[in-house]
Amino acid sequence: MGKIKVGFGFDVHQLKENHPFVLGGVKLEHYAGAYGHSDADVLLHAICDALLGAANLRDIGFHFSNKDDRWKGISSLILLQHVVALIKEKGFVIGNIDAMVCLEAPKINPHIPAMKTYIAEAAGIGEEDISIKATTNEQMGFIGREEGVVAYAVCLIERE
Ligand SMILES: Nc1ccn([C@@H]2O[C@H](COP(=O)(O)O)[C@@H](O)[C@H]2O)c(=O)n1
Ligand SMILES: C[C@@]1(CO)OP(=O)(O)OP(=O)(O)OC[C@H]1O
Repeated sequence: MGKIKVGFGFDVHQLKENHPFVLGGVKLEHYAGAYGHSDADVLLHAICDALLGAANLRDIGFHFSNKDDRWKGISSLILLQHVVALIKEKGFVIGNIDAMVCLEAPKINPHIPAMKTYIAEAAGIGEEDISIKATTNEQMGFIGREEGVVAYAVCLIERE
């Protein structure tokens, strides 16, 4: 069993008109937002799954069922805090996180510093260990039609 573990996470949520859009803990001003059982923060969900995967702790739906009212509308920053506590219990600390958001609009570049601040606080790591990137889908497919938003994340964790 190695000291350093890699994890990968993916998430997707529908975009619905006149719905709040929370991404990386930041409330985006947009005509539509991500729809889900929690606040549907697709970026934080991908990060949670990457961390859980690295620690071999199943996935976000296993720990936070979408049938459980405790998680209804919850801020995914709180879910991330829970996940970090779980991997700490298993003796791991986070090395770094690298994430990619696939979203046609709006541009998220101006919001990335605030997202890093929120994630760093929730995960208890430095902002220099968090990378967030974005791309459109060049107007193709469900992302291009602004029907949905996707995020991918990878992370490294290591034994304390
Ligand atoms: N929702 C998004 C999508 C993209 N960006 C930034 O724009 C750059 C160009 O995107 P393309 O998909 O046209 O290559 C991209 O590299 C990001 O820096 C963004 O901020 N928000
Ligand atoms: C976070 C949870 C729980 O509120 O709900 P959603 O916001 O729907 O998110 P998803 O990424 O589909 O899966 C995990 C869920 O169980």
